[in-house]
Amino acid sequence: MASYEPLTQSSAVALAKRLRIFEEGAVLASEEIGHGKLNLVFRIFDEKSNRGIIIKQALPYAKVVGERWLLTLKRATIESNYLLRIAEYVPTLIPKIFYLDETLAIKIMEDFSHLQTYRKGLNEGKRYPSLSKHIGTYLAKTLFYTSDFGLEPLKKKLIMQSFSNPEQCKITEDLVFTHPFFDNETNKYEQELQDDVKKVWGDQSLKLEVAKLKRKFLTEADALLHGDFHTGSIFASETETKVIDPEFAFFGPMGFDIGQFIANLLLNMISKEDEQEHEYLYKHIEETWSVFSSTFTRLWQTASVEQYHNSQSYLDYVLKQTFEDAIGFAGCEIIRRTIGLVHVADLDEIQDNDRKISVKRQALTLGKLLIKERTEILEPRILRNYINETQYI
Ligand SMILES: Nc1ncnc2c1ncn2[C@@H]1O[C@H](COP(=O)(O)OP(=O)(O)O)[C@@H](O)[C@H]1O
Ligand SMILES: CSC[C@H]1O[C@H](OP(=O)(O)O)[C@H](O)[C@@H]1O
Repeated sequence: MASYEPLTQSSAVALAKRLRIFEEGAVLASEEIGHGKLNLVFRIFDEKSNRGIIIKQALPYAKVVGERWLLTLKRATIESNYLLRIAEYVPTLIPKIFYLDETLAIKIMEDFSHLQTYRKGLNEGKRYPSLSKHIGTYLAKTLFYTSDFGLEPLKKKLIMQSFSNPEQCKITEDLVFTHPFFDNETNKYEQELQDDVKKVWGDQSLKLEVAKLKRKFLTEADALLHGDFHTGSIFASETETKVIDPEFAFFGPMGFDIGQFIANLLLNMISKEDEQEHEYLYKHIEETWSVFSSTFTRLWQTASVEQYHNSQSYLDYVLKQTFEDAIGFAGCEIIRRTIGLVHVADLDEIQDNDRKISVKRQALTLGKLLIKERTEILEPRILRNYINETQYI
């Protein structure tokens, strides 16, 4: 058995040839397209037809920090297990997996390079008419079918064993729920934000609420989560939606994926000045939640294995709690993307520095409000008031 070593462009091509993925005699080319923080990603393609595959290999350290930050290679297997498991529920919304080598932490999967990440497209002002329907459906099906409502408890607990992902969870526990709320060396922010950041660190009532949300993340094994459900983990066009990169998958609180998605739409929204763009993004949030809750409700009524499924009040309680948690998690994600280790292009690439600082201040205020007032934000419509309230002139 080969021991781990990182692929190069030529060894990636050699692997594709050895596995006979392309036709005999095809002339293959390769490019490294990852530029990611944690993995190598190669596109290997037939020069004549331009048909390709993606080879993704986990690196044993975080490129974004350097070789001193070690990462588990097991995440390649977790990513593959997640995609294989949810292929039962949302086959058209994820890449097909063709091959996994656990020792080399390599996966080979379907190539989506005809699409663009949703984050990039939104930043370029593109529109995605099918996206909220696809994402609402994705979230409802993956969360329902892997929860105790969709799976017999014995089966669920067996499945949970293959999704123990403590090392990746620790990254989220630190980078989303802890470091941004303390004076930690991983935090990154502009000098102009120093006073605002100190206010975050000194806000004890905020920190109490973040601690409660972190506890949910640490302890609630509701359903199988993607675990890193931001707009850079979604490829899209006007008609297609594909979710990638579930290397943080684990059984966690149902509101977490929903919250990360909402947070990244809100980050995009506040980066834009045009009211129509805001309106468009509100609609996305509203429709995603509406598709999520109606699909979840339909599954609850038709496919539940839980004895209590006849109780409408119980369903109402589950949906209400999920939305409340999602809003709290969204607040944490917004704050960490503003002052934590890993930022988003939506804010960092605002050209005018004064505007960038002002938008980042708005992000911090918005994040704090979402966390502290999540019990009051009962539906997406109410989010509008909060955006207006936090707008800086
Ligand atoms: N299936 C795919 N098809 C096309 N490009 C992909 C695919 N998977 C990954 N990529 C490219 O590689 C980048 C990084 O991949 P990703 O899975 O997000 O890893 P990381 O966690 O290292 O960022 C993506 O943003 C995308 O540009
Ligand atoms: C050490 S980087 C951690 C950071 O990376 C992941 O982002 P991406 O999906 O862009 O690879 C994730 O959000 C983690 O918090």
